Amino acid sequence: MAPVTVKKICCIGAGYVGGPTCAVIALRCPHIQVTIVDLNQARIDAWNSADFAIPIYEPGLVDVVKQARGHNLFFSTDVDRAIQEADLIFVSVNTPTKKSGVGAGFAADLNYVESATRRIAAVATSSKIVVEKSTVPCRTAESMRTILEANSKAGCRFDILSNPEFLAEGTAIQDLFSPDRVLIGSLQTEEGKSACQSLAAVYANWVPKERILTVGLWSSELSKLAANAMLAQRISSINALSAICEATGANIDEVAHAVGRDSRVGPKFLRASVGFGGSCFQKDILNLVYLSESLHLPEVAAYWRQVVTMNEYQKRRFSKTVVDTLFNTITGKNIAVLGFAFKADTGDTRESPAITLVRDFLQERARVTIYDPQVEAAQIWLDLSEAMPNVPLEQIQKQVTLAPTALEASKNSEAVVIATEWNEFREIDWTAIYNTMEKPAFVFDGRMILNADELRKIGFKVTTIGRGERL
Ligand SMILES: NC(=O)C1=CN([C@@H]2O[C@H](COP(=O)(O)OP(=O)(O)OC[C@H]3O[C@@H](n4cnc5c(N)ncnc54)[C@H](O)[C@@H]3O)[C@@H](O)[C@H]2O)C=CC1
Ligand SMILES: O=C(O)[C@H]1O[C@H](OP(=O)(O)OP(=O)(O)OC[C@H]2O[C@@H](n3ccc(=O)[nH]c3=O)[C@H](O)[C@@H]2O)[C@H](O)[C@@H](O)[C@@H]1O
Repeated sequence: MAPVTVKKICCIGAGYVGGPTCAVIALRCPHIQVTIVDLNQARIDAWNSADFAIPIYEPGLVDVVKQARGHNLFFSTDVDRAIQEADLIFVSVNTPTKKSGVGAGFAADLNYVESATRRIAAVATSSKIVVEKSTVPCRTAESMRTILEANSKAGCRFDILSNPEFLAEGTAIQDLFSPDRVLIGSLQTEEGKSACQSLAAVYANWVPKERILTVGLWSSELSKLAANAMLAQRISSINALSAICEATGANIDEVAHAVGRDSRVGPKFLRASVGFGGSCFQKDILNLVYLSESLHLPEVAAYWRQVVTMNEYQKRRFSKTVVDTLFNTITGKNIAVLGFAFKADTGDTRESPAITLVRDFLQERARVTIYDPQVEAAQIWLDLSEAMPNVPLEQIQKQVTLAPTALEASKNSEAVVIATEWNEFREIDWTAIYNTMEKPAFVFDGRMILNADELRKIGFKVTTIGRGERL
């Protein structure tokens, strides 16, 4: 069976993955028409806005959209039409952790994947290659196939591929232009392999062939969960060591450097921090824990669960350090929190450690002022309301102020807490900040981005993660 040459692509889900991924495909494949669809009208309007006020802050993304939109890249809420026209459909919808029912708190909520799949089955009038782009538990592709085959019309065949996405927010465009690998999983049948070749040919327009890996469907699905679990595991490992450093006087930077120089370990992803955030690490590990339990592998489940437990411990430990250092009470004190996004160069706050820190400070009855260069006010209020469901928003707003700059946020504060590693926090005028603060002026560097010695020369009392030194 000869591979189909892909001419029209539909991407269901115009979020952090669907948007950048398919915008880059459109840019790199001018001969393919790409339509990104979503049920969320406001999101699609933003992608289509005349001034390119796109819904995601991601360095380089606006330039890609500017070059391709209106030529071979389109954004629409007309999901049915885009499905009907496409030869290949990416399903790139959200797969959050289930909040209720069986597996609540661990398993992935596949409701969005299922409804997108059912829509494809309901409206498709010709054969399609359906690509699972969302991160999903093993064997989801099989469920998708069952739904599609049970509902398809005569003459329509569906081939299902798994093509998980490995981009990281903040570097998404770079990651998509030059991926370490593109992974495509398919059934090992003649039809499956042929569909796999069709998708591989799309990526081959800009990705070197040796970086396009083709594997079985289940290996592909599990590899995505495994990659995130192993990345998060490195952070929990270095954070666990940071606690030992603080207790012994060792320096976590020196330890990470020494360990990372072993070429078998490697230097990347060994930055101790206040804890990892983001929409996927915790979700995907919990998913792996659930899978392990479902497979009656309790030791395996416990092993991976510990990565998340350690991350919770790290966040809690940091909040406690702030309270302990500020003379065991922060009640009524002003704390400036710099950064609210889960990492630099994104406006995304999903599972951001900053949310946990602010919640902890509010529970200690501190007053908190937050500054983040990208996160919108409405998002901060939403996140804090969700983190403190029993506290009315008006009450939260009595204790929390949002500031337009780091300097404004720091005014009259007792302590500045770095929660996100935004570059601008390295470059701001720390002497000016010191001059506006109450004395003694404390800095808590939850991202290890500041030069503690320089800050001490200004007069600050500095606490960083993973160093047992005195203030
Ligand atoms: N955010 C990230 O950096 C990465 C995310 N992933 C995975 O990619 C998937 C998508 O993640 P994000 O893009 O972050 O989610 P997102 O929440 O930003 O976007 C998902 C979009 O899908 C839309 N949607 C849901 N059901 C729909 C339907 N039936 N029809 C049309 N549109 C529908 C939603 O309205 C939403 O705009 C998840 O499975 C995630 O685990 C994978 C790699 C990186
Ligand atoms: O599946 C996903 O969603 C994606 O999850 C992560 O990407 P992302 O969450 O966007 O960002 P990361 O750079 O991995 O950072 C995650 C968190 O870990 C923290 N981190 C990262 C690295 C480090 O050394 N230390 C550390 O604390 C970051 O500050 C951030 O809070 C993975 O890196 C991507 O490969 C994957 O595609």
